Amino acid sequence: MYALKDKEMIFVFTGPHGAGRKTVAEMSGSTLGMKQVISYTTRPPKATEEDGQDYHFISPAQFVQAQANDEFIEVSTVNDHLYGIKSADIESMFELSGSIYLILNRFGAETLRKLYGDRVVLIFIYADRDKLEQRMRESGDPDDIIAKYLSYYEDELSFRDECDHVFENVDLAHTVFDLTKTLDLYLNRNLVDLD
Ligand SMILES: Nc1nc2c(ncn2[C@@H]2O[C@H](COP(=O)(O)OP(=O)(O)O)[C@@H](O)[C@H]2O)c(=O)[nH]1
Ligand SMILES: Nc1ncnc2c1ncn2[C@@H]1O[C@H](COP(=O)(O)OP(=O)(O)O)[C@@H](O)[C@H]1O
Repeated sequence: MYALKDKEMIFVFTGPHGAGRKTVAEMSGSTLGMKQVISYTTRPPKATEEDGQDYHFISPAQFVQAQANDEFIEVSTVNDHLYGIKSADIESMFELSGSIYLILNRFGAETLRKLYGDRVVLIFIYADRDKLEQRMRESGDPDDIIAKYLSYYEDELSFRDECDHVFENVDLAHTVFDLTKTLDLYLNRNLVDLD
């Protein structure tokens, strides 16, 4: 396991699928110069996804081999596919930035909290069930996948009270504005007062 240095912080975005975790994390993360740690998965890429950008797409055999080599800090199964984060990637992202972020389901969020305690900031992003369903339909997810994701909705939502910050993502610009302000409080960027 990577040992955190001095002021290094890990931000974990969690919440129900389709809530906009990835969208808001990327917008606030890039504004604040944070780096994302990309997970490995055995899930096949969607048409719009790129290897190394959205996920590292690997075969089940490659995943099992990496697991046997003890490369993952955390592994989770979602819809029969494996997902995991490599400790070496956490280390290499910290070489580029003092703060990193990940987008994980509640099990990954719980594991990182256990491993790194209060150096992990849990950020819960959600929207109501109807909005999620509508967003998933608009992004072209098939009916059976939408039904599966919605079946996890209540379980993911119950994790909200264990998170440090909660954002209902209705209006994207407002969410990103509020989120960026919140993250900035953790980053000690020593800004000069420009007023
Ligand atoms: N615990 C854990 N969860 C992950 C990891 N990588 C991705 N996830 C989450 O697991 C779920 C994967 O579902 P998927 O159908 O691939 O959704 P997508 O990533 O939003 O397209 C999402 O909620 C991800 O945020 C990981 O390495 N560990
Ligand atoms: N506030 C919002 N209003 C409308 N659509 C949104 C909003 N935030 C995100 N979306 C859209 O919802 C879909 C799911 O967002 P995504 O960031 O992939 O969710 P998650 O990572 O939580 O699964 C995407 O098509 C995204 O463009």
